[in-house]
Amino acid sequence: MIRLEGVGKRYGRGEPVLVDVDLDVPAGRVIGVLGSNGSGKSTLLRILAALSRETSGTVVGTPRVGYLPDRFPAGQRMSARAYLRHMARIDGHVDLSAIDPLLDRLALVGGPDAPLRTLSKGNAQKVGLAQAVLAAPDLLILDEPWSGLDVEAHTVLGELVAETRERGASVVFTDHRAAAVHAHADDVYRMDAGLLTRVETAAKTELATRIVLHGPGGDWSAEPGVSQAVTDGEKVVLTVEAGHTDAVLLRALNRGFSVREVAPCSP
Ligand SMILES: Nc1ncnc2c1ncn2[C@@H]1O[C@H](COP(=O)(O)OP(=O)(O)OP(=O)(O)O)[C@@H](O)[C@H]1O
Repeated sequence: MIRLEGVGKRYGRGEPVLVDVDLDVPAGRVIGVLGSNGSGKSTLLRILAALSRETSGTVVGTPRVGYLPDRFPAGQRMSARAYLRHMARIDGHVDLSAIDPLLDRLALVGGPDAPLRTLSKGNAQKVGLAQAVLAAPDLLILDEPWSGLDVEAHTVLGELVAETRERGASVVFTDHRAAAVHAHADDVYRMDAGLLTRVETAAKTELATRIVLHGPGGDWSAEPGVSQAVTDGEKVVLTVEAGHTDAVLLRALNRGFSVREVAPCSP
């Protein structure tokens, strides 16, 4: 999909912000990048989105990108719907009839007619998220997407990430909370003062999820990411490997199950 090889970045004559970064983003994979403020995460994402140019090293691949910046610029007078239609026409790939249902799903306060400049930070971010996913990009890049969103939108965001992976596209997102990154990412990296290192997946296997479903039963043991499945009539209890929770929940909901419980557990 896209690969960074020995990428370095400095702004002007300043100190290096990225140092010799190697990152492979395969198709159908969700990559989470942890790191503290100022460590270089947003710079890394802007280079992946081709919005900033590396100072050294190589970027291989030019996927079609959907990008949610850390601060969505929402000063405009136009409505959320008008903005998204405008951006969709520029992009050329967007099904315009998908705009209102997505804003509805994200529970945009004020609805599609809300002028952008009246929106709160979280609601503006929902519009930015909608813009990023509407074009069904090959690579969805999300800068701190969970921050500022309400709990209901957190669930929808998790579903959107899972849906993106399910259709074979990739996601790269940042967050400063380890639990959030481990819960949603297949591969976890840490950015520290411009150095990107892979976080061992051993830590990840400690974070399985127990999901209790109610619905039409069936055999869940062969589902991707499901390490254990116990069916008792209409009750199904799953142990799901970290990084697969959203995809399994999405499949369950699509198959008519209701979700009764989601909790961390040992694998
Ligand atoms: N356009 C720019 N010009 C000059 N310096 C910049 C620019 N953008 C970022 N920097 C600097 O690069 C460093 C890394 O910034 P970056 O935004 O990539 O970090 P971050 O990890 O995303 O931080 P945060 O979590 O606070 O958003 C910071 O020291 C920042 O001041």
